[in-house]
Amino acid sequence: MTTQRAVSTSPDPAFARVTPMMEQYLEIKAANPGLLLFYRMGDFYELFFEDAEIASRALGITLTKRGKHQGEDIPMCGVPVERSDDYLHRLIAAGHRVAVCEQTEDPSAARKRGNKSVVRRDVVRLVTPGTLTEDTLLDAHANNYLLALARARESSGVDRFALAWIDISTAEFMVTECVANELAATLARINPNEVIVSDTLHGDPDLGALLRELPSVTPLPRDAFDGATAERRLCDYFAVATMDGLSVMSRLEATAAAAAVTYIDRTQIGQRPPLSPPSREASGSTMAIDPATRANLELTRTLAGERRGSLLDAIDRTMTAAGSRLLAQRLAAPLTDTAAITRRLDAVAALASDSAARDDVRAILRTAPDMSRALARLSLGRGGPRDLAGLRYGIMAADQALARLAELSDPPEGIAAAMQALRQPSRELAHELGNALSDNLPLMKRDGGFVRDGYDTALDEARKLRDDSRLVVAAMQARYAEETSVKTLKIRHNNVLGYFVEVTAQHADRLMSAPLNATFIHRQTLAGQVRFTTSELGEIEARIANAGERALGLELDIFDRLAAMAIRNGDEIRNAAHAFAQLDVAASLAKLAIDENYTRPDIDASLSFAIEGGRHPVVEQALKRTGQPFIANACDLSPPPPPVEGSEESGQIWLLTGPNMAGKSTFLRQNALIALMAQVGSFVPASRARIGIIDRLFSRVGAADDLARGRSTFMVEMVETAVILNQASERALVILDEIGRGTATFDGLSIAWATIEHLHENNRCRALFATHYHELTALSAKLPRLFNATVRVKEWHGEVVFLHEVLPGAADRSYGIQVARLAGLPPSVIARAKSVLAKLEAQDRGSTVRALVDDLPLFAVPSRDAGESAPRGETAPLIEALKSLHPDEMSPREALDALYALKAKLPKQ
Ligand SMILES: Nc1ncnc2c1ncn2[C@@H]1O[C@H](COP(=O)(O)OP(=O)(O)OP(=O)(O)O)[C@@H](O)[C@H]1O
Repeated sequence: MTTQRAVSTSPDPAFARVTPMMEQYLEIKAANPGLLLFYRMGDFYELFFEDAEIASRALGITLTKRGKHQGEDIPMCGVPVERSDDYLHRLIAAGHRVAVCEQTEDPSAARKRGNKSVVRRDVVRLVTPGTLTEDTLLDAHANNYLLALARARESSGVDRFALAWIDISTAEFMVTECVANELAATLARINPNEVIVSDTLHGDPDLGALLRELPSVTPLPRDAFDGATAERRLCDYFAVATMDGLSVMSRLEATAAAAAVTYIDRTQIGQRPPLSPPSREASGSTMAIDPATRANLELTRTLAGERRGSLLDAIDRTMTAAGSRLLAQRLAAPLTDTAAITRRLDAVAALASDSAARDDVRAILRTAPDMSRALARLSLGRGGPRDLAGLRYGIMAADQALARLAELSDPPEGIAAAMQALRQPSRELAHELGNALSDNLPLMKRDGGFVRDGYDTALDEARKLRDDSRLVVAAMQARYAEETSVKTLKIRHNNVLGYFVEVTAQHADRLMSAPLNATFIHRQTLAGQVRFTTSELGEIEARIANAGERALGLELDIFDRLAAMAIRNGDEIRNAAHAFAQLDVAASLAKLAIDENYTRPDIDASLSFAIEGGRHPVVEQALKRTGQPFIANACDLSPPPPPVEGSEESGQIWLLTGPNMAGKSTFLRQNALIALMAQVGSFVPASRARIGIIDRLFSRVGAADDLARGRSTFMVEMVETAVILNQASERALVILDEIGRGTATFDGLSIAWATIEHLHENNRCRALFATHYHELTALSAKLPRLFNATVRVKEWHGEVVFLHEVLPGAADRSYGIQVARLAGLPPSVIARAKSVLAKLEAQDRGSTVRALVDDLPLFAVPSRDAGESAPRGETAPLIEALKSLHPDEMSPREALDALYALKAKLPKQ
């Protein structure tokens, strides 16, 4: 059986023979290409044909058959509706998208239309990785972003990209623009769960490699990315006449934003989750960090993919899921604006210096539920009673937090703004929810019982009737037991029989013979029991069912009214939820600063980088757990004072040599992490830190093979180094660990050599460079801003002792053989290695190096622009004219005119 045949909608004669239900299935399936169809049948969602095969493999559930289609068995598998969230979660995690198709009428209504009629069904929702809202499907500690990517080809041939990203579970909506070489870093920062692109972009070979790296990419037909209708679609979503009052966006950003809301419309089938208006992130407002650097520095995951051991894990002391999400967001996007960083640091400082306030605020935060996600579920009709209660407890927590924060004598701006937001949500809403909701709440509203007794008279009456009838059943059981003299007679209930009388088999005869058989009507005989009904029981049953249904109906009405009240107050609730998250992050970073003895960094617009007593935040904590100290080290990459004669003021490069295992990598990473934490607005693991804003962080640290992309270790290393050398500006911080080690010694040494020269002369950025090529230390003689540093070790009785101290100077040897011995290499191999080393050292490699340094082509280092030739005089007007064109803003007619004008400018041959 092939899918093609299964889902074909072509007028196949065999279709005439398919059952009406199959016909309906095939039609719905064909309307939802690329999605697995969850087709509701009673208490199950069934999957058929290839969907069933995929799902049974992915979920490990049994594949069965159901009837035949065109002469072949139809494969089928099903998941119970009650547990469908779990199955959905696993399918989404495995990269599938699912269309959920429900019965939209009661089976009895279908029967009325005729025996062969099929129950009406419709797809009510598409479940995709980027559009989840259920708690069970979401990671509480991470945002779940859907991202739309749009591209514009500039007349200069340079591609510009717009990104719009939305978390519908929290209503966040952001847009930004970037150029092609910033795209990978921007995507890595946002870390979307699903990316949507136009068909054209999806098939574009230039983007192929990048898109393959992303967890889930969904191509959409062109219309979703149509720039001409973008504004209208956004206005329609936000129900406004123009977007001008809501948000300022470029045309390209609006295109991406419109694609995102169009996709949400399509997946939520008419349910529109409320979204904040798109907020524009100015390009350059965050520190650019490319995917390789993020991975190398293990910011949110270790290289092995674990959260444990990452920087986020080491610094996250938040009390709430929303706080933890915000911290992860901030860590992914350190700021470049000194004023904004200072605002964050002020809030941390206030809570760091007042331990009582910090502890109290954290205790209050512990009780604050995830209001934004609860609100999103309510808005989409997927909320339950506990979501309503969550809003109530959230507002109550806001009151407590406000009372506590009011005691701060002079709250900094960040905390004052959070307090302002906490005042916003309606207290009346909280009061109403408190009155309405019971103390013990069911998960689902359809279970009923969540409205407090005494809240609604009509509901109380319906419940009384239902409960009284239950008492009547209890009394009836006692009466029947007496009348039949069967003491063990019970009245029970199940979904098939409803209420029934049950006696053990030995008493059954009595009920089945006169006179009792006039009252007791036999219904069922089981192995040990026999079941009966009575007309009296039938009447009571109808009464109970009616009263129960009425009570539930009333409760659901109350639920809808309360949910509507909450949704009307949505913006205020979301603002308060965000304020909680901000307070949580500030209090968490304050606690971290105190617990781990961090200091407030000085951030300014200079090119300084002066760290005293710096430590690695993750390694330090790991060592602490085993009772070992971390050795603090200073690092100063600030421009050398006074500026070297004739050179502009630029940062320094430290060349770090030292034995294996001495702590070079740790030192390199700790300085990158200190800079990053400082710009996130956190205190840092150092005794002093002064950092001039870093606009871009690069690190190339121990790359691994990337065989999936067909690149060897050395190739990966060179690609990453190329990116750095081509893109690092004076404001960048570059960390390079053992460049060139993956190839022959002299090739590697030469590449490392030329790389340092290029960094020093062309990039002129602050940099740390660790190497085992001790020959490179000679470069400091000619490169004035290159500084040699080494990690100290001691030799003691032939053993090497690692002191982990970074000092000025150069290492004389690598102690590689000693480390190899520690690692357990056989003694014979160690002895042989020693003798080979002695011979090699006898041939003085140093002489070659000295010759090279004397011949240092300092001023011959090719400049970055050397390869580009200026436009020839006669074509210059043509290029100028091309540059001034803006195809996005032209009508077809104008474009054609422009083309003629260009042709006319072409020099005559
Ligand atoms: N400052 C320090 N204080 C205490 N222990 C440290 C310090 N720096 C590093 N270490 C310990 O030394 C180990 C080795 O450090 P690291 O990997 O940085 O060495 P390396 O010089 O880069 O080694 P190699 O050249 O072999 O890659 C770390 O795992 C850590 O446990």
